[in-house]
Amino acid sequence: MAQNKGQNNDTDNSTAMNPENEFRDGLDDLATHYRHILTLLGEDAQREGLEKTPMRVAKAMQILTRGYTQDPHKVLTDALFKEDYNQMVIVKDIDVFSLCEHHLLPFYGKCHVAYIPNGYITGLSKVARVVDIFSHRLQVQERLTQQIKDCIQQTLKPQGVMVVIEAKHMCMQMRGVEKQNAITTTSDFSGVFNDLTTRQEFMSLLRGESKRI
Ligand SMILES: Nc1nc2c(ncn2[C@@H]2O[C@H](COP(=O)(O)OP(=O)(O)OP(=O)(O)O)[C@@H](O)[C@H]2O)c(=O)[nH]1
Ligand SMILES: [Zn+2]
Repeated sequence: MAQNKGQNNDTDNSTAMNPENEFRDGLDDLATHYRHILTLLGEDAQREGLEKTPMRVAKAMQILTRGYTQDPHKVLTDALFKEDYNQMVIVKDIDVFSLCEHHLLPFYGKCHVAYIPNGYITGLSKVARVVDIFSHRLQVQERLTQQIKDCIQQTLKPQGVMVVIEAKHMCMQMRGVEKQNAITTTSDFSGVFNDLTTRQEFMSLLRGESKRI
């Protein structure tokens, strides 16, 4: 992949997909590079246990970065429903798995999204799909939070959106500072969530005991 895809890049790159299967062009090249990496790490890339590893890793990395070929705006616009509901909609505890762009190690946790509609609602699963698309790109948690918020605000045009992500970063757990319990919380909001009372309503609903459902 020649282009820099680290920043906002919501273009639908589906033409880059290999029509034969679910993987993108460049898979064989990726596997070749991983074979080289195994050798550089001091392994015998030819030994039986590692023989298929380069291709497995290449496929895994294409899956973990599949968000580059998906259009989150389209996901939302495909399921817009006219509805006269003007209260808060919250989708909370959405699982997030992403890769930090500094170390290519996972960060993982929960994403909570709230919005107040403005004539239209979207399918609940679509909110989780938007989270999924942006998290399947190389990220920093702050940008991930902001991109989810911006996408929902620009596409659904609600009265406001708020996104909170709580995550653990494996680059802080497995290496480096080696802190196992540090949790990073990021948030971003727009529109009516500029009002402190609205944010407080969201935060108090987040703390609600949905575990009983
Ligand atoms: N703000 C932010 N920082 C992140 C995120 N993921 C990883 N990092 C941090 O990115 C920083 C990169 O710092 P560098 O000093 O360039 O890299 P490093 O020498 O590997 O840093 P250490 O992790 O402290 O060993 C580290 O402090 C990571 O904890 C993220 O999502 N947001
Ligand atoms: Zn990292």
